[in-house]
Amino acid sequence: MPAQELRYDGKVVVVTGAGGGLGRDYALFFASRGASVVVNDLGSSLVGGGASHSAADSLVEEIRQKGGKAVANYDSVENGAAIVQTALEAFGRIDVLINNAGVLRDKSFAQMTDADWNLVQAVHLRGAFLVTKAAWDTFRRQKFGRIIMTTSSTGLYGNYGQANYGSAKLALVGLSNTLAQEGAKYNIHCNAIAPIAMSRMTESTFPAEVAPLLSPKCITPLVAYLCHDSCAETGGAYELGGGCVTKVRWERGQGHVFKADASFTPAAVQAEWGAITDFSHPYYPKTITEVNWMELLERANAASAGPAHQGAPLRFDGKVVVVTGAGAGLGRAYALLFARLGAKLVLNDLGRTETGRRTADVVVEEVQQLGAPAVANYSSVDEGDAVIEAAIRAFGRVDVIVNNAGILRDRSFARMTAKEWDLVYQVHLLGTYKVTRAAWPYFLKQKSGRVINTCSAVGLYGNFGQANYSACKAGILGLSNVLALEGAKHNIKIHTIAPNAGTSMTATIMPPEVVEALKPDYVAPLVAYLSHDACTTTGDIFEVGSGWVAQVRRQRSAGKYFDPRQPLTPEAIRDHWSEISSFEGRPSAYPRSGPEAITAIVQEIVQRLQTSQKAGGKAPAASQKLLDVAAVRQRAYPELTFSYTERDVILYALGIGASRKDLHLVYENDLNFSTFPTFPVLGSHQGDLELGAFLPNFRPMMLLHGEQFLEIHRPVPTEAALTMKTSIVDVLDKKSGAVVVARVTYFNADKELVATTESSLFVRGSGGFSQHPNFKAVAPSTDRSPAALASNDPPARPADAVVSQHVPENQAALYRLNGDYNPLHLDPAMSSLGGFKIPILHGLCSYGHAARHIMQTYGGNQADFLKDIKARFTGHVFPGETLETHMWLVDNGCKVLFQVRDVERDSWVIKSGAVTLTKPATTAVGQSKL
Ligand SMILES: CCCCCCC[C@@H](O)CC(=O)SCCNC(=O)CCNC(=O)[C@H](O)C(C)(C)COP(=O)(O)OP(=O)(O)OC[C@H]1O[C@@H](n2cnc3c(N)ncnc32)[C@H](O)[C@@H]1OP(=O)(O)O
Repeated sequence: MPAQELRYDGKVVVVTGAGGGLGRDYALFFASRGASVVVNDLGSSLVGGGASHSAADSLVEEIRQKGGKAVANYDSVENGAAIVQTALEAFGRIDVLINNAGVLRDKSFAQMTDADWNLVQAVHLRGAFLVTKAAWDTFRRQKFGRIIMTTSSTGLYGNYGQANYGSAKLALVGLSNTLAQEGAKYNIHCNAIAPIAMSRMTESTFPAEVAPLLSPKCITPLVAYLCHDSCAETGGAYELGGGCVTKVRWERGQGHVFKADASFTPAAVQAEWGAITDFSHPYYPKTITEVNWMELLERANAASAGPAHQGAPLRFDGKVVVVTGAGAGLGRAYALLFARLGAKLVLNDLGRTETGRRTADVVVEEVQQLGAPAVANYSSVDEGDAVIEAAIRAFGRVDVIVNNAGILRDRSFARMTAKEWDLVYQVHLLGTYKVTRAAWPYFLKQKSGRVINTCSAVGLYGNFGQANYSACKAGILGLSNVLALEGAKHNIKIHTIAPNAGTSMTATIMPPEVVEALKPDYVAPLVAYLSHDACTTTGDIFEVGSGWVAQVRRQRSAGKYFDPRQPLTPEAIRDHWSEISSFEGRPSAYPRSGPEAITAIVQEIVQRLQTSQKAGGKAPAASQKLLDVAAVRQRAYPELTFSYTERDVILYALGIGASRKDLHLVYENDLNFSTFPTFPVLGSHQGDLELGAFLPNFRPMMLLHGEQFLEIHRPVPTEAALTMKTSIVDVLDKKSGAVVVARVTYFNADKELVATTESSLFVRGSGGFSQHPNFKAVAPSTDRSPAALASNDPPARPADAVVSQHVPENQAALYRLNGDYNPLHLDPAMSSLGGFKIPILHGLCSYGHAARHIMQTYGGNQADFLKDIKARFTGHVFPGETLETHMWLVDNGCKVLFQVRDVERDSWVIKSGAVTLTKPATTAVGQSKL
């Protein structure tokens, strides 16, 4: 045993969701270092259905066989007490709790159902609360406890389609912050990790060459170190994966202090926007106590209103604003300000005054006295539909929502009841979700919407006695992060504020003079500005109060990059701790979304690997999957029918750059209307080659079209139902990738051969399979068309003819409608995972462009002029670039050799191109532009 090895002898570790992925690795690791482990796994599928005990049982068996101690538990985390009970019964104690269990119900917010929301919240957030709560007393009694909360980049920064998950995941960070503060004096530490790992949840997302490096084994060492007695870290949040370990924290600008009087208006906020969002003198708050509100108020009283503040008021005429919790405090201040600025108001509150009047009615009256139309709504915010319905009934629309309703049920975590937890969740987090979800379809329809969500400094930094509130407030921010991304393209903007104001809610915890000083009126101008069309940003968070407004953002340290090809250990984490947790000396990152956050780390990992390989390092290990090439060549694929109509023929022509001037390709009534000869290549999108079934490390985003050969045996009809026969001719190991060659033959109704295609698919990251010790070497297939194999080097002379054509930005979006819906060509998140800065053009789209250039130069646009065509894709093309086809007529006019250049990046994107003509062409010389 190395002298300094971190051990866990005598410790009892509970891992929830330990049946696979990360949880499994944690369990195996802790058991291997002496701990007794409770392997909790419900056995449900990723989306939460079904149950089988086998995952937990077989892991327990594996641990025992290796000499470790483990027991299984099959309870849902929603039954947290039973999980902890298993530890106490089996081993008499619990020392470490790793909250890892999770489910996904990814949906766009527009499609998200309450069931999707509730399930994800119940498992991730309420589940973690319940298990932690059950362990807390034991931790306190024994004055030792280590807790890990599993957050995610989606929680920290947001991600499309994950409003439920992002919100629950950030709520766990809020909870972690409070538990770290409450646990400090009992030696209970709580930290949050955002892992980037290959797991059931993520395996479809990462590029193949990186995938083997994103092993849980790169996550476990940090978790192990954070859970060790010797580690003092608590209240931290880490992003890590593939050997990279970084820390995140809040960064706040100095902000701006406004004059605390009527000159503090939304227009004044607009005028000082630069100062509010300036981070040049940042501060790094850790607790809520680090702002001196009274001093700020003194500064606000002493400040002067600049001339820029006198600008025209920002009005809300015709806009319908919904304010929840509008019966008093902040909500009332917002209502009065919006009323003065011309809005129509829906004022929601379920409270009553001491005399029994509805508080919403009282404020509605006040607002009406200011001349603004207003209606009251008394629904609880967890009936969000009713709140929004009130707006639609009264005014026919909704433009702005200010989610402000809130309650407190403060209690130390030791004494907090599930009821107190649930109540705070219901009003703050569920209420914010329900009201926003109900308004979302209206926002989408009218292509505009503004949401102001209310977080709190407690949600950002945690606070003693507010585990429920800090979690839910952080969860609201997590929801905002996702909605800001999803709403952006629909002109729906979401901001979050962390206000400090003296209200009836805070009156219980603040001295009266402070409550008086922190007027809600000093928060309202920010809210109104963020709700106005003049505010063009989205997804930001601001601390506000006492006339002071400052933006807050999440900062990620440069972190430490360990070599992911070497085993990472907790000892290495310990030994590099200062580097991991330090923000000094190296540039930090400020990701604005989860995909951006992950991509930056993955790209850095890839870059470092490439650099180390150039310097003679070892390449990442190839997959150990054994590939039987002979068997793959024998694979039987079903016969398919490739049916198409004239409409498909026209769409294809438009997809490869034909215009209205090419009537013979785009107009079915043209006398010469014909199918462009390369059209049959589309048939290959009909079937599924099931590459994942036999290729090692197959990841769809890493597949690139390598080569395309097509032979035309008889004219291609303008509409037909062709029978397609598919086979795999060869699989070649190119080390950096595998090349799969697929052949498709097309037959007409008379069983005559119409066309043959041979497509080479270059699958990056799947190479190296021939190194497998049991690989059976096979000679390259002899069953290839010679024209498909020819290397087609052009003569040394300059090209005989050159045609260039600009490819419009929308070309890939149009081309995909021909049947290749690969997201690599449209979805920025996917293409970035494939390693491209923006989505790339389909190889077959460039191919079609080149074929058109050749046809029009040498073929006189006669459909029967092309016998066969072959091309190799040597570089990617971004839509919006210019393709330049260089052509050489050879073989006495019977063949055109060609290459295609990407003009903007001056690179050859197609090489080895050749077209065999059915009859000799005469030399055409010159340059033309389409
Ligand atoms: C059934 C049909 C279904 C069709 C589905 C199609 C799905 C589509 O949605 C996908 C697309 O359209 S992707 C867009 C078009 N394609 C591209 O952009 C790829 C561009 N090419 C590249 O990036 C590199 O050349 C690259 C990455 C391909 C190779 O680069 P490197 O790894 O640097 O390779 P290199 O070192 O140059 O060569 C290594 C060995 O590989 C062979 N090779 C190179 N390029 C090839 C290519 N394009 N096709 C086939 N083989 C290729 C080399 O000859 C070399 O082999 P050997 O070692 O035997 O000499």
